[in-house]
Amino acid sequence: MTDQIIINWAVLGPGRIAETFVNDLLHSKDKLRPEVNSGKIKHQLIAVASHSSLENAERFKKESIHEESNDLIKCYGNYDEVLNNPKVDIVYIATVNSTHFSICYQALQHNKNVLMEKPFTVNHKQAEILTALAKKKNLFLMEAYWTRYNPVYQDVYKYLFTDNRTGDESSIGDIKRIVTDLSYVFDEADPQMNRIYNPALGGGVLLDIGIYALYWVLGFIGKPGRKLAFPQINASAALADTGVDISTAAVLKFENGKLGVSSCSGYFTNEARRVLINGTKGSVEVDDSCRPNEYWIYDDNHKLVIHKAYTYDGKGMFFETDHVALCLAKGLKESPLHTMDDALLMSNVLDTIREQINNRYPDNIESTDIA
Ligand SMILES: NC(=O)C1=CN([C@@H]2O[C@H](COP(=O)(O)OP(=O)(O)OC[C@H]3O[C@@H](n4cnc5c(N)ncnc54)[C@H](OP(=O)(O)O)[C@@H]3O)[C@@H](O)[C@H]2O)C=CC1
Ligand SMILES: O=C1OC[C@@H](O)[C@H](O)[C@H]1O
Repeated sequence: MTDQIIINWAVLGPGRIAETFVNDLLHSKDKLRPEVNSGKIKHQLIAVASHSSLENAERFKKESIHEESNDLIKCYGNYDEVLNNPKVDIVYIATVNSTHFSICYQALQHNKNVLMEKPFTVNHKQAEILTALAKKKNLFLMEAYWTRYNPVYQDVYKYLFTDNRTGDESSIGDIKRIVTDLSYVFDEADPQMNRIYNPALGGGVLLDIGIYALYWVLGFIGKPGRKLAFPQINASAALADTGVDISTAAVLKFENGKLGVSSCSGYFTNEARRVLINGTKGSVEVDDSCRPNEYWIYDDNHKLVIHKAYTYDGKGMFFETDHVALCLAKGLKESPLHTMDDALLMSNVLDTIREQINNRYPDNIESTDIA
């Protein structure tokens, strides 16, 4: 096949999300992956690197990846060797939050395209440095906000902004309010929750899950062609004993009376995940702000206009990986759906909220120094 797009991936940080990502990348045969199923896109994982030990990378390869895709994968006990491997087209950085800035910086310095797990960085200054570096080096850089490529998000976005509508004249009228939440139970006694509770790893629910809830607000208020001023923000949080936020709420007040009401918590179960978009001529409900499956669109009399539910094979991270492949094939340096400016706006909002709720990380985590 002449026009086949082959993408050689490397994974840095063989932890839990890397396992999900790789399995979606390589194994999902979902019908919603037409380019992969037709052979137009071929994803190959060629490197897995652990900063702790070679054994860690090898264990990941053995235990987390189906055997039939193992042949190409080389394991490394450090990140540098992967960054020096010219065969790698893009690195997926799936390490703990506190390391995002320095590892991404190194990857860009080594002229690698990067898909950076969320949160992009722990603060806005770091985000500015990375986006400037990617632009200077003409490299692709994208925050892995995977919900953006999910068909529910895409459908709702297309429906609201069809025919070049802007945020003030969507198909449900002027979007005046968006209410979002994302919550899970994060048990402090569970060792796997260390990265959530540990300030030295960039912990707290805001940067872990609050992001998903907030992205609906930032994505739908004033979009497309964002022309709204930075919102006035009022936030409040309950902090864990370690000092990181464990239950957080923020109200974002934009111009023209538009409100975003967004919360996240480590105390609750699955019910607390919905998205509600209120316009002057209708509304939208989505079942889950992180991994949505289903949405409902209502008219101004709350009469149901559209209801659609999707099921898909895997976690749904492949929507993002296939989008990245298409961007790379087109020579794009950022995703048109989730731009570097979008990541910058989010980091600015997160800084503002963190300052108000008093979740400050150790200086070395907040630093922009490169070791
Ligand atoms: N998109 C999504 O749905 C999700 C995204 N995430 C994001 O992915 C990232 C990783 O989360 P998760 O996979 O749950 O975390 P894990 O703790 O499972 O794994 C993180 C990996 O980071 C690496 N690492 C690098 N430096 C350090 C360090 N100094 N201390 C500890 N670990 C380090 C480790 O690999 P090694 O040492 O072997 O290199 C480790 O395996 C986070 O930023 C999180 O926000 C998480 C869950 C879901
Ligand atoms: O990104 C994420 O989404 C799902 C959550 O379980 C996880 O903690 C978070 O990092």
